[in-house]
Amino acid sequence: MTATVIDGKAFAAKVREQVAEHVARLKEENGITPGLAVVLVGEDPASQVYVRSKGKQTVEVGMNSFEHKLDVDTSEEDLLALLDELNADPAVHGILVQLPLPGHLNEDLVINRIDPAKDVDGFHISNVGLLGTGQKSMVPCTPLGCLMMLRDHHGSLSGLNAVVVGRSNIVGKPMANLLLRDSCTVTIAHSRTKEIEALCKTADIVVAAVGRPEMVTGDWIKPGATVIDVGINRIDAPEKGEGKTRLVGDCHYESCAEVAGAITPVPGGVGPMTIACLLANTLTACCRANDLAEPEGLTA
Ligand SMILES: NC(=O)C1=CN([C@@H]2O[C@H](COP(=O)(O)OP(=O)(O)OC[C@H]3O[C@@H](n4cnc5c(N)ncnc54)[C@H](OP(=O)(O)O)[C@@H]3O)[C@@H](O)[C@H]2O)C=CC1
Ligand SMILES: Nc1nc(=O)c2c([nH]1)NC[C@@H]1CN(c3ccc(C(=O)N[C@@H](CCC(=O)O)C(=O)O)cc3)C=[N+]21
Repeated sequence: MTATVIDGKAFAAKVREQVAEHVARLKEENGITPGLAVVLVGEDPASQVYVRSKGKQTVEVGMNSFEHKLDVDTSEEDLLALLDELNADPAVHGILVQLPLPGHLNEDLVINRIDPAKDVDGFHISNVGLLGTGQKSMVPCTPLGCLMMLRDHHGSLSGLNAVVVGRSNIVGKPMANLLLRDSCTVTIAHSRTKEIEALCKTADIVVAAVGRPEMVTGDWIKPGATVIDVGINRIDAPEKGEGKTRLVGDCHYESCAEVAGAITPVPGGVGPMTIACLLANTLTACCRANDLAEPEGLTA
């Protein structure tokens, strides 16, 4: 069997198109332009790349993009003061603080300072609690993107066995919650899980969010299962020349694709969907803030 490739790049382009149409209507009918503020502390090159591409795509769908680049040694007080300003700014509907933060800043404190209604990452404890209890919330972008692709591929997810590998607050846990809400039977695996291979082999859906290059191999996968590879790992690629690198996921693509029914590639899978969902969440936050109808099909 050779797996169907789930094209996250194309899917994300469609999501952005829907967002752009809705944004154009908001402007025309209500005179409102959604705005997204992205806060980057420090100069981590990988983060700079993401922030740049987020800013570019935000403008492309017709929204306002506000970028705040702060020194790596910015104090917690100054960062919190900026968040208070953004919380109070009616032109800002979404706020994202790029993670990870430098070590001297308390991530929980910073994230929980964001107005939950503007928390387009869905990381604020209020949003986590709302999602966990099945109430309307802001849903974390990466799991939301994975869910959209899974729903599109399977139709209903009801009764499917899902194994989520990884239990982080930003991917694994919210992913498990969303799958549970769609009536999957969900197991969360992590670094202490016993016989993880055999466990994954029972799954109709495997979501890998581990941060270990190519850890999940074809022999972990049940024939016909769907593999969602969240991992983004840059590894050395001497075959491309000295000092060159390439991106790989947490799944070994070739061996998994031989067994799986469907698989997301890296790059071009979950990553582009994450950014598209960030734009969708900003639009949703803007509609909620203005008591307007929310976009259909762009929330969980
Ligand atoms: N495509 C996208 O848009 C995004 C991609 N990512 C990528 O996804 C991956 C995961 O990110 P994130 O969730 O933030 O990572 P974290 O490092 O926060 O969490 C990794 C999880 O994987 C588990 N784990 C680590 N090693 C093993 C192992 N050998 N076997 C089983 N489980 C293991 C850890 O277990 P334990 O808890 O026991 O330590 C932990 O729960 C990374 O590659 C990251 O770059 C992240 C965000 C967005
Ligand atoms: N508050 C916060 N929210 C985040 O959502 C967040 C974050 N912090 N910190 C870092 C991680 C990582 N992340 C990615 C987004 C897009 C791609 C993406 O588009 N990747 C392209 C490839 C990009 C490349 O070539 O480097 C792809 O997979 O095709 C990857 C990773 C969001 N994150």
